[in-house]
Amino acid sequence: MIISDAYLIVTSPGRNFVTLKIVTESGVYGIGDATLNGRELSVVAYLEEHVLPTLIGRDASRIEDIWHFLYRGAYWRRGPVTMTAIAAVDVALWDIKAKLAGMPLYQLLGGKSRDRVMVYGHATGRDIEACLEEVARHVDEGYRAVRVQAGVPGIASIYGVAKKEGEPYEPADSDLPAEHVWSTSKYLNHVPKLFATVRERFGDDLHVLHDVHHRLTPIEAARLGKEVEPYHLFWLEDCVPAENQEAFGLIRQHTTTPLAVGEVFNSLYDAKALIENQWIDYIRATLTHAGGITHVRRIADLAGLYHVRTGFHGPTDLSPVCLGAAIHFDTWVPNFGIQEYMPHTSATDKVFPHDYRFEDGHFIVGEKPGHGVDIDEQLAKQYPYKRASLPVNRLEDGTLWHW
Ligand SMILES: O=C(O)[C@H](O)[C@@H](O)[C@H](O)[C@H](O)CO
Ligand SMILES: [Mg+2]
Repeated sequence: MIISDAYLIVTSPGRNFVTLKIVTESGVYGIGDATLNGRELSVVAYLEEHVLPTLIGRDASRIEDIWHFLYRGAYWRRGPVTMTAIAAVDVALWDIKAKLAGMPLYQLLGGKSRDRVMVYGHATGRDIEACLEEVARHVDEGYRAVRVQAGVPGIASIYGVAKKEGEPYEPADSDLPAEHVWSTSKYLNHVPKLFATVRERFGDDLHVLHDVHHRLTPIEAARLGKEVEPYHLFWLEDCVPAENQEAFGLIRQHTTTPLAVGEVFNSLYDAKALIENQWIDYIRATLTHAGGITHVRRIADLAGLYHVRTGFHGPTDLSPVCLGAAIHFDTWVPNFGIQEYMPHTSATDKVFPHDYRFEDGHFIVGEKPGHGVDIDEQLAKQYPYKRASLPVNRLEDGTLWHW
């Protein structure tokens, strides 16, 4: 099955997406997501200049060999741009293989481990009351698990809370990075109150999650983990930046609140110590940023040995191609935990027709051969690329901090 063409489609139906299409001589094609939010065109350049020309004439069925050709062959291993580029090729090739086999992708991975995939949605509000209304809306819509992020008194703009009430949250919201002001003490004083109110109002059965978004130091994260212990979080996410994996060892000693990390990881080596030392409970590396199905499967297998479960990143800045492939992976992977779900806009859903569906707080995988997501190239042309940047945080004294 020889690759005859490979090209990128950049489209922005409300936000930017980069999609790779690989076409074989017989006309069967596969697609992969290559979106790296806020750095989209660097992956475009990497693929167009260094990867796509090397694919033409290769046998599309040799997924493993192509993966190593791109990984070892680059000499400069790992990194988000390289691993996103490799992931796009990998997912497109798995799509082709499954289409040729006439099977939905989950069958090639090993078949169903479950009938449906539990997701968590995002409840956000400018204050606790507004946020609780959103939690209630999610519960009414059937969600079993909800991530809860509320505005903090004294912090004007904060990760996870939409600028305007009722609007979906979109972080990459300005041409050049917006600068926000962050206060750790105000945040730490507020979050336990938020979860106390959530449990009081919604009882014990709802799974609740929280994303710290890398903004604490290890000892601050330990304090937060301890203080929210009575509210039994499903997980506390990205409580510190994870370049120093040992930091999680310190946090772990202090709290039984389950810890999730990994949305910015691009390799097994970013998570090796975290997993082997059982410092975390959920690994969030995605197919799109961590080398595709071929590599994330290895991460999940290692994680399984240490009781670590998957909880894939799934914001709107990953395209439906990533989400569709992730739902196949989630349906198969034995050590599945949960899948993040932020609904895409209807314009995005139209550009990317798909066969997965949301029902009763879960995703149901589609049965079409491949990963079940396509792209309408004509429609995609109507939405030209527009630069959009993620914000940065500064402490109240002006020091640049983690956003
Ligand atoms: O848990 C999440 O979904 C994430 O933290 C995202 O909201 C990121 O901020 C975003 O993917 C950055 O591009
Ligand atoms: Mg996150």
